[in-house]
Amino acid sequence: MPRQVLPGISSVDWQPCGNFTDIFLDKSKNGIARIAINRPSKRNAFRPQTVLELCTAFANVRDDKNIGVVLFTGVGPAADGGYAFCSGGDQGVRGDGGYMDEEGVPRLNVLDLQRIIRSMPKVVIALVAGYAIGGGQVLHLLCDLSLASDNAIFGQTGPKVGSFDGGFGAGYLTRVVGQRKAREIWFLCRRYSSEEALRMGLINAIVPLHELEAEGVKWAKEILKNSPTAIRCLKAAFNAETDGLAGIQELAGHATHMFYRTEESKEGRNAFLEKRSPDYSEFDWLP
Ligand SMILES: CC(C)(COP(=O)(O)OP(=O)(O)OC[C@H]1O[C@@H](n2cnc3c(N)ncnc32)[C@H](O)[C@@H]1OP(=O)(O)O)[C@@H](O)C(=O)NCCC(=O)NCCSC(=O)c1cc(O)c2ccccc2c1O
Repeated sequence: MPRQVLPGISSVDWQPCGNFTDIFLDKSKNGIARIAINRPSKRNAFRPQTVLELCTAFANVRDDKNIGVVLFTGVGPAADGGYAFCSGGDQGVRGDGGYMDEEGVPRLNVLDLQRIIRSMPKVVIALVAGYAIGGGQVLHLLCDLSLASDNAIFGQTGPKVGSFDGGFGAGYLTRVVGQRKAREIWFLCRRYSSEEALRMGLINAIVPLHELEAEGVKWAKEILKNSPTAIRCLKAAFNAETDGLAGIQELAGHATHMFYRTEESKEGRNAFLEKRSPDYSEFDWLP
């Protein structure tokens, strides 16, 4: 029996991977991975260990050529019946300079995680059941697509709890919902229903809670029918629009990756290794 992450029947034969304490990583044979924060009693708040494990799991999936789509979610319900995608940084381990790890080192390593999700050349779909609050709301925002259950609640608490995310959390949010709404979200720290989130473009669709994972799998299967190279270049192109040189670096990296596979590029490498001048005469200067 595959382990249960969200309520509802899963059509996927998930295989557990890795040895984690704070998260689950499961993979299917048909190109889909599932990564879930497993701290439901804390509304899936992340501590440094959680983020370290999430970075490891996302890097594992990024490097697995059989996986094209990742479903990112939070285990629920908790013992008290509550649901959360993620409630942000664990305030219980927040020290003076960040969130304290087991060695007492203060960290904000969720910023590393944000960049991995954003730059990995695979599609990441957030499945939001319950709260996506604070740093959890930012994580859902950075996923390529977001599906929310009808009980989902979104919001920021930073200015209430003495924090703020002035990187993607403010800048990219503004690109998605616009200046007025982004300022409202951060300045007032209100909570928003899934209907409101859909209206402001924060999510792609609302799904009944018990169908959330199945809908995520359906979207993943549709994506997996399409060209992996086209999708990786499109993701980098969408990022390049907002991420400046770092975004262009991603897109250019994919171009170089594709160029390496051509005879033209191989001629340059071979000529060097054979200690001769390269002969590019058979390659056209196309318009
Ligand atoms: C998420 C809630 C709205 C849920 O409310 P609800 O009433 O359903 O549940 P409880 O409040 O009773 O919570 C149940 C249980 O979980 C514990 N808990 C919930 N959230 C957290 C949390 N974030 N940290 C630690 N513990 C949490 C809660 O204490 C209860 O435990 P008991 O033992 O008492 O039963 C509501 O819980 C809520 O508002 N939570 C806090 C949300 C929050 O403020 N998050 C932090 C925002 S700041 C942040 O996330 C952040 C992180 C970063 O790493 C950054 C990095 C760089 C820049 C900025 C960053 C940043 O802003």
